[in-house]
Amino acid sequence: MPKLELLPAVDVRDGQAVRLVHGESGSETSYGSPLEAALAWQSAGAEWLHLVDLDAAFGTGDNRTLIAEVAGAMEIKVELSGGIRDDASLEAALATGCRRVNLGTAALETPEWVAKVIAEHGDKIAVGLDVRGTTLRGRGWTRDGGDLYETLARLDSEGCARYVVTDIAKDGTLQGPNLGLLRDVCAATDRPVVASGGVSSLDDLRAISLLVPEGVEGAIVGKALYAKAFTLEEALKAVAA
Ligand SMILES: O=C(O)c1ccccc1NCC(=O)[C@H](O)[C@H](O)COP(=O)(O)O
Repeated sequence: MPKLELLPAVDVRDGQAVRLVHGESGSETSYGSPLEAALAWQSAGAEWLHLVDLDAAFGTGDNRTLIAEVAGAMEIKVELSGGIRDDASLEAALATGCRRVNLGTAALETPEWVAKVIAEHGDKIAVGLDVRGTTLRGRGWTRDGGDLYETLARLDSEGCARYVVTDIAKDGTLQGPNLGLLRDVCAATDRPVVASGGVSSLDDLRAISLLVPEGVEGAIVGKALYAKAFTLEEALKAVAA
């Protein structure tokens, strides 16, 4: 059985690595330099980095230069998220050398453009399905954007390669992942799913690992690493077992 991939997160707001609660603007705790955080996860053995431009996601500016600097300094694979909604922002994101980008709002608001870029870029495009219940949220998770399963069916039919699934109610709370949601999404698609939000312990990671046969490919870990609930080395060991 393939092992669960781990993607430590570096979310950037106003030039700083931060953690949010429920993805809400204004709930930030700052953790200093995004580059230092990313290099620390790389040195600890990460194979992936989940890098988010929160200002671009919220529409409060962007950290494009810094994001490009961080992505450029990585020898590991980078998944880039936040505010990628048109040709210019997609081009800038791909130019960082990232392995893939994560589209959110665009999948809800400009589906034709998303279908076009999926056709052009294949598995360099993932779609973030960020939900409250089964309602998708866009614009930095501030606006409703339709039904999860209808959107998933549409994206599947357009050839979307992979989904990053976040239960917003769990995100940044250290309350554990929504395993039921992950199971339901895996049952509704044959594409790989990356789990995001709420991981609090090594047992949470072991529980997500048990969903690999159902289609979960990876897990993003943010707050738990910054809060030192466990180290990345411990996490990598837990999912390797
Ligand atoms: O990814 C986005 O585009 C985004 C937009 C608005 C608010 C938050 C956003 N992402 C947050 C993340 O991807 C978190 O890093 C991730 O869910 C980790 O959560 P946790 O382990 O609970 O800290």
